[in-house]
Amino acid sequence: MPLGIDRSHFYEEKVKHIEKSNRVKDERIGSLETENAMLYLKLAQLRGALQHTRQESIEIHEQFEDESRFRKSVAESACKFKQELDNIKKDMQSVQSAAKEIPKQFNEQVQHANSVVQRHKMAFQSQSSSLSELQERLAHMELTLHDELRGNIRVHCRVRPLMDFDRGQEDMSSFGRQGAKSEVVVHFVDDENVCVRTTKHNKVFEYERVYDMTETQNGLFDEVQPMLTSPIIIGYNICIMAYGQTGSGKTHTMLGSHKNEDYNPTRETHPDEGVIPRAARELFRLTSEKQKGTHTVEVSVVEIYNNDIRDLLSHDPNIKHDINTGQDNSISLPTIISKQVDTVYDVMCLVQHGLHTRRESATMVHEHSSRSHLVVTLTVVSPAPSFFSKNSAPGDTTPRDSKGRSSSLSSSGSMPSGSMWQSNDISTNSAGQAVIKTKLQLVDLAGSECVGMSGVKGQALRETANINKSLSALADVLGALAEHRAHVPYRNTRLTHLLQDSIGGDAKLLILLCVAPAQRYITESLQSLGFGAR
Ligand SMILES: Nc1ncnc2c1ncn2[C@@H]1O[C@H](COP(=O)(O)OP(=O)(O)OP(=O)(O)O)[C@@H](O)[C@H]1O
Repeated sequence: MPLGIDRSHFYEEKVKHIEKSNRVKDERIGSLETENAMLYLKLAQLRGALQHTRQESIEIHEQFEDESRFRKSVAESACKFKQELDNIKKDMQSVQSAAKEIPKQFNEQVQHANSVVQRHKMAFQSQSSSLSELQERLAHMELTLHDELRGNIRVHCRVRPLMDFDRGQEDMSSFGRQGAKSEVVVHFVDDENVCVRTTKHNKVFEYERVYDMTETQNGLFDEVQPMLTSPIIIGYNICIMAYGQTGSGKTHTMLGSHKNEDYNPTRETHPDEGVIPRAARELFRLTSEKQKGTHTVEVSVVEIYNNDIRDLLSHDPNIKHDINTGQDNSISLPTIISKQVDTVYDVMCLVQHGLHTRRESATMVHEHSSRSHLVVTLTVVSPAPSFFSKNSAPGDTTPRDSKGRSSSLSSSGSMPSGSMWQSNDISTNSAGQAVIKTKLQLVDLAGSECVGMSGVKGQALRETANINKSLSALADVLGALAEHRAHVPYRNTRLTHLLQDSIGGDAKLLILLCVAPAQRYITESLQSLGFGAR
């Protein structure tokens, strides 16, 4: 710079420039300081963040360690479980193989148990069959003893109550009074004696049992039942018959009180029912105690009218039937209908059917007087004891001895002595097995009135004559049996012939004498009581 030139301006300019530059620098310094402060702030933030991250890292690390520990324990547990699972699998395999054995072992045990049961069953069966054989033998011995003491024919007497029709034409005021025709002259004395007392008569009759006027149907059957039960179990034929004059109570005793055509069988037991339904009930009770299917019962219903046998179950009852006598003296009616029955109701329906057909005709005595003998036969078909099968081949026609006993059986020595089957019908059933047929014959006889008293003529007279003839033949047969005569005139009438094997031989007969108590029947009552006393 030339001397003398004012340098102050220059310096001023320079100062200005420097000041400006300083200001710029200051500004720069300010901005840098701001920036620095910002950076400090940022740094502080970053330090904070770092601190936080470190903290998090520590926590994560701790979590990681926890997790690792947990995983380790889980792995250990898994390992333990796996081991247990393996053990369980092994156990299961052994259980499975044992389970496979169980049905086999169970079957073996069942088979063993079955064979034990079977053995016990057979032992029980043989014991019960020997027990029932023993019981039958005992019953047989008791019966034999009883028979030896009492014989095969028993007579019971029933005196019926005075009935309204006993009054006849009398005034109501004199009904039953002393001296009147309706006066009671037949008196119950005690259980075994009955007496007829009038001005002319004073006679006592003794029977095995006497029933008074108040005796119920039930009470009467209680007395009848024992002599039915034992014989039928052990195979004796039985006959129960009601005998007495017209209107004396035969039908009441045998069936119950009702007019025949009104007889209405019911499934219920009726207190009024008579011997036929009660005996049938007893028979079914006895057969139901036997092994199922071994015993069957058949029923037939016939009447003997004017000495002809009419099948009351047939569609044509007018056909006459012949009696067949077997080589063993067994009696059968091969052409009549015999129906298998299972209940008392079945029996009574068939009896009712028969009753509708039964001939009745009115007499002066009693408007429902039966003019024929009614015979209801219940046949029990049962297996023959083993000794029959061994000694008697099916269809065996070996002749029988005079007692109706098969000679092969009686000489073999294997049949129990005094056996009860000799008079029974031994035959073979459809399966070829030997069977025994035991008969229970229940008979409602026709009225035994005198011809003169009944005031009958013509056809009715013939009926009455036939009735009286057959009843007198019955008296002859019973007389011959009671006196053990060699010849018994069974064949004199169809009634006695038909009943031959259930009243003669070893068969058991019960006569129920029915007596009307009024004086007007005294002749008939004395005749009936005399019949029973024979
Ligand atoms: N013990 C009794 N108790 C009550 N009533 C009786 C008794 N016996 C008989 N009777 C009655 O007497 C009447 C005649 O009896 P039932 O018909 O039984 O005589 P029956 O002897 O059978 O006569 P028939 O020979 O004419 O047939 C009937 O009405 C019956 O109900």
